[in-house]
Amino acid sequence: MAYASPATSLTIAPSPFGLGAFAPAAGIPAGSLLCSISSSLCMTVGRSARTPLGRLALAAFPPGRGPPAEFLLLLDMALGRADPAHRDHAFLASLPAKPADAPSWPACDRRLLAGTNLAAGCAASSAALEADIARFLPALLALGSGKFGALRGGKGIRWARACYRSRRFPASLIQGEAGDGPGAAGGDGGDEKDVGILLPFMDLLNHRRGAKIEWEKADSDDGRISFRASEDVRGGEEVFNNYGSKSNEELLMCYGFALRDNPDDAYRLKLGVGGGEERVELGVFSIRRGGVEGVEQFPKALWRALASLYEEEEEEEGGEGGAGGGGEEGGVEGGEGDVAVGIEEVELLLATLSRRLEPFDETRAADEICERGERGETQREAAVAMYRCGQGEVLRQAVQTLKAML
Ligand SMILES: C[S@@+](CC[C@H](N)C(=O)[O-])C[C@H]1O[C@@H](n2cnc3c(N)ncnc32)[C@H](O)[C@@H]1O
Repeated sequence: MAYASPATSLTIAPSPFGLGAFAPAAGIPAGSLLCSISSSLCMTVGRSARTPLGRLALAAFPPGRGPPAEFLLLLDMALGRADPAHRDHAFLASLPAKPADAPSWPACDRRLLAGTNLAAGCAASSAALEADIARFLPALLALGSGKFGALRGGKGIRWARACYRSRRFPASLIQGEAGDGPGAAGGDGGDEKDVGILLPFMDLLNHRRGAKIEWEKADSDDGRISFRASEDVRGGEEVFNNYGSKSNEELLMCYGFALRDNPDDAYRLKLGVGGGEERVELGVFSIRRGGVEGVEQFPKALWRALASLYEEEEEEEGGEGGAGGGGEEGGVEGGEGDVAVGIEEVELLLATLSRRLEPFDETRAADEICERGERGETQREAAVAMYRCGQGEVLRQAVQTLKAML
């Protein structure tokens, strides 16, 4: 492997999850270096911004109105996959032609998500990318005088985004790519601190929740990024990465798979008041599984947002009592100050979450059968059922907790 120096001679071979990395027959003791790569061989936004296409993309639009940082990397990836002379062609050409993330699923599979938050997330993510393609690609093609023809139609950019989302690592693994102030990662718009980097070879490791592996940052501009095993791996076993504590919604969105009974599951509650043009969004709040150590089921920001509704009403009504004549108050402790929780907030949240639970209760029995894969379900059907079961479970637990608070 030209890219990395696998200190422990990992073997790349088919695994149940596409390709994966496997330990040598002698096994790998905890503390061993698994693999490392020179940061000069990674794909980053900064590097993509310095290619002829990147320079053109940045120069073609007025300051502040050019492509977001991530889009520069996607353009570079799409062009590099098509061009054998591109520095990263070997890596890009080795990536899956059909990435597994849910936004890339064909319409027949996307229909499995109907009515879920993930369906809305996929639609929003695809719409945002299509808007960037429509806004920036025609000008780049016109200015490139035929040099960037491989980008025509945007198919390569859609492929690049899917691969990027399922394989990116934090830019902070490389010095100078993140955390060095505005513009460090190149690009014109967008939130650069969220922009990732690609690590050829290192991205072949699949995910196991709780896998113990350490990522070591490059200690200089051209230093090496390394992965070190923090637990023993037996001979011939698959070596796993740990993609982080992600809910099934996040896993499906970026990687296209889900975990059964995922302890990191969450329900994304988009909360707003009023309708039509009057609607005011209060925010999106993550409701977590109950009973998981160290995890708050309801974030304090949610209680604060709910309380703000009643505070406004109280002010309008001239103060004391508030909506529903006031009520007893409990407290949600910890963090930056306790949040006083009133009966009104609990009742409102209970009514909202009970409504959100109904569709998951209706399909509960079918989802549980499908999740177990007992009827020959496809992997995607089973993964969506795991996601739906998790959404229902989180909501059911939340409803129980709220009822107990009344
Ligand atoms: C970073 S890549 C890992 C390498 C990939 N298996 C390949 O063949 O190129 C992430 C992708 O691997 C697959 N994958 C990784 N971990 C998985 C898991 N625990 N269950 C199912 N699929 C997994 C998913 O398709 C995911 O989008």
